[in-house]
Amino acid sequence: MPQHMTASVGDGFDQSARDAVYRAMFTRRDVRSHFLPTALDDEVLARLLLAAHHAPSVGFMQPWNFIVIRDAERREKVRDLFLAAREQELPAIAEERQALYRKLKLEGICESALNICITCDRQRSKGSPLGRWHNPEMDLYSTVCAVQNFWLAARAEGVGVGWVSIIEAQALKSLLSIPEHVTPVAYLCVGHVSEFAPKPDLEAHGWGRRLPLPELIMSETFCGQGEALLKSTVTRLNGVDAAPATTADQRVAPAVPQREPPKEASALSFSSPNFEDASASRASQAGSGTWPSMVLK
Ligand SMILES: Cc1cc2c(cc1C)N(C[C@H](O)[C@H](O)[C@H](O)COP(=O)(O)O)c1[nH]c(=O)[nH]c(=O)c1N2
Repeated sequence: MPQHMTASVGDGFDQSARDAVYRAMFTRRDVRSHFLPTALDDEVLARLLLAAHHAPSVGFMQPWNFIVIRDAERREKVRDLFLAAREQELPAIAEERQALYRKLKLEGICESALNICITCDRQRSKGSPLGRWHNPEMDLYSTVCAVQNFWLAARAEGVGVGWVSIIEAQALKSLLSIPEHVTPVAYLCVGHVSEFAPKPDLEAHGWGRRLPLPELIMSETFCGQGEALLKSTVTRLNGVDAAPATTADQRVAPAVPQREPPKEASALSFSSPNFEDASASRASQAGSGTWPSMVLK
């Protein structure tokens, strides 16, 4: 831990510190359009990288590396990879959404102050796969934890981050001379911004909206019913009218098992286009969460 950050004792942060943590989480945005042509101070970047480097990792493997990309020509080449990948991705998008897809701004590679590619060295703890013997992909998940630390720290510093995954990995690897056993996990556009939008870009443009959290909470087993009180509390914190626990549970919980039989259920099934129900629009009316703004008071 950097020296100026002392470890606090007791069972939690004080209220203002807690507020700050939640504020970073709830106001973090994926930034594509609002980058400023201002340089990013190395002091700030160093803090972000330190935050990333303090992420949890399987077996304390720390499989990450951080490739800092400043060169304009190289970034143009990455942008070309993005443009090519976007054309390849387009046919996989439902036809009625393709026009909207084309209009979306999905990267800020050249406009941001710099880019960072966060990679995962899959051989870093070769021979000692603590925590990875049964689940070898845990090193990739660890790297994603580093990405999230970086992203949240950036938000706290007023720095925008945009993740670009519409890039063919092998092409990116050759462009950045990444060895075969290293996986590029995240390509990030990083820099000062004119604003952090109140909502995700994809929500603002009608591409998607935040799913109602109570419908994602299960009890004991996948699709297990229950946790009425918890769901009602979540609903209340999110700014939707508080209802008696049982009513809230009846409103939201049955939607999951009725739509997908348990054997086929997966997290992805909830984002099906059929998921256009009353509770989703309730959540949408409530915006992307009222609780964060309560926290900010
Ligand atoms: C793994 C991964 C990969 C991508 C993203 C995110 C993550 C986690 N996101 C950003 C994504 O669209 C965004 O997080 C959601 O729309 C929610 O918005 P906020 O992040 O809350 O602003 C993203 N955005 C974008 O414009 N182009 C991209 O290629 C990607 N790729």
